[in-house]
Amino acid sequence: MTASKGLEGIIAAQSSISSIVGATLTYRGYNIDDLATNSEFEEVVYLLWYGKLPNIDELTKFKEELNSMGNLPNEIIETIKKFPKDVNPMAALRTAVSTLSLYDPDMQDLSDEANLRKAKRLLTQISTIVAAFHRVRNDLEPLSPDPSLSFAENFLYMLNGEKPDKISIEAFNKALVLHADHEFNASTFASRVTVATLSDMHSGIVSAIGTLKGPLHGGANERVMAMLEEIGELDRIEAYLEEKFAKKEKIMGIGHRVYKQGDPRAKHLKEMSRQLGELNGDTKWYDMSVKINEIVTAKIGLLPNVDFYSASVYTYLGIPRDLFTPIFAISRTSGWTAHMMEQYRNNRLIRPRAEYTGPTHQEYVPIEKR
Ligand SMILES: CC(=O)SCCNC(=O)CCNC(=O)[C@H](O)C(C)(C)COP(=O)(O)OP(=O)(O)OC[C@H]1O[C@@H](n2cnc3c(N)ncnc32)[C@H](O)[C@@H]1OP(=O)(O)O
Ligand SMILES: O=C([O-])CC(=O)C(=O)O
Repeated sequence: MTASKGLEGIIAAQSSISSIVGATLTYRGYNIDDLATNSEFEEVVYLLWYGKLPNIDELTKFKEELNSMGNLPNEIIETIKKFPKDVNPMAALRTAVSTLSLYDPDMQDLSDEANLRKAKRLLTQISTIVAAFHRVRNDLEPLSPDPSLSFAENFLYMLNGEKPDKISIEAFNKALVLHADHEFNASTFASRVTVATLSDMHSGIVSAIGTLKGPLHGGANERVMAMLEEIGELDRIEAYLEEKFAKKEKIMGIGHRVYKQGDPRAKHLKEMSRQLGELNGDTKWYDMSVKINEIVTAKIGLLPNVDFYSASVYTYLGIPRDLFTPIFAISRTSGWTAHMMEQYRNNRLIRPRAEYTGPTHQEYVPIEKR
């Protein structure tokens, strides 16, 4: 038995949710470029969960249903109010979702119907939790979702306390679509491993949030912004990168385990960053990102991933840096739940083997003689 480090290249299971071929990403066979250009996030969630695009009636009903599910039990609001205000929002989200499971009426029911109800609640409640935590840490009262708003609008409304403008809604909606699913990425795989033991979906989401949080995965988007802020000015980029290359340190938001010809989501985020920068009257973060991208790609041949340009996009939307990964989690909850439902429907315990490299045939020495 020979191990593949990081399970690289291993096909771990079959899935009909999303696919990566070369630099093409599809959700249920639909190209991400078409979905990002044309779809509302709710349409994409429907696609991931039901396996087909909704018609107008189905989408209207689905949106009404989602809109009725985003309120949090009072106990969760009270729990969030007890969190230290300076805690990492991903840690707050992980803890809040774990607590949420204690109040979910379907928690122990693993039937397909109950799992779909939980998926709907989880998606909408996670959005409410992220916004609520942000308001509470700023001494503001958390807001409930407004049933007349779309998913993207609602998050921005619950975060800022005012209805967002059209451009922000469109940009945020597109970012949600682009982050919704991504085959067997680490957090999705973690959620599938969890429920493959026939544990519940909330436990799967807690595993996934903990996994997404790391800087080699979803946590990279916050690090990209930290890097841009640390560099500060366009003319300091070369010196900064020279030092990084010399120390052999990784540049966040660059490289990918699967995409070697480029991440198809990055071009959309790059264009969004350019447009939002121009609308804001300050393209500094976009210009810096492009320059870093060009120098790094020329030097080490690696291309930006989804996290690279999303950093400046979220900053232009006025979103604080430490909410970038929680926003990734909000969107990815649609994919995590789709994958967990797929796992339950055709389950087998996920239990690989290890290639043992430790000592063998050790002679046991009684403790008093060691
Ligand atoms: C949503 C997402 O999760 S997208 C990924 C988000 N993560 C990041 O942006 C973090 C930065 N990137 C990375 O760490 C990596 O590219 C990963 C983890 C994403 C995937 O990489 P892996 O397939 O594991 O490649 P690995 O880390 O083994 O790198 C292969 C080589 O490329 C180099 N490399 C990979 N990424 C980078 C980078 N961002 N900057 C500099 N060098 C890099 C490695 O140092 C390594 O070089 P070596 O062969 O000389 O040792
Ligand atoms: O697929 C991966 O390894 C990481 C990624 O891009 C994602 O989760 O969107």
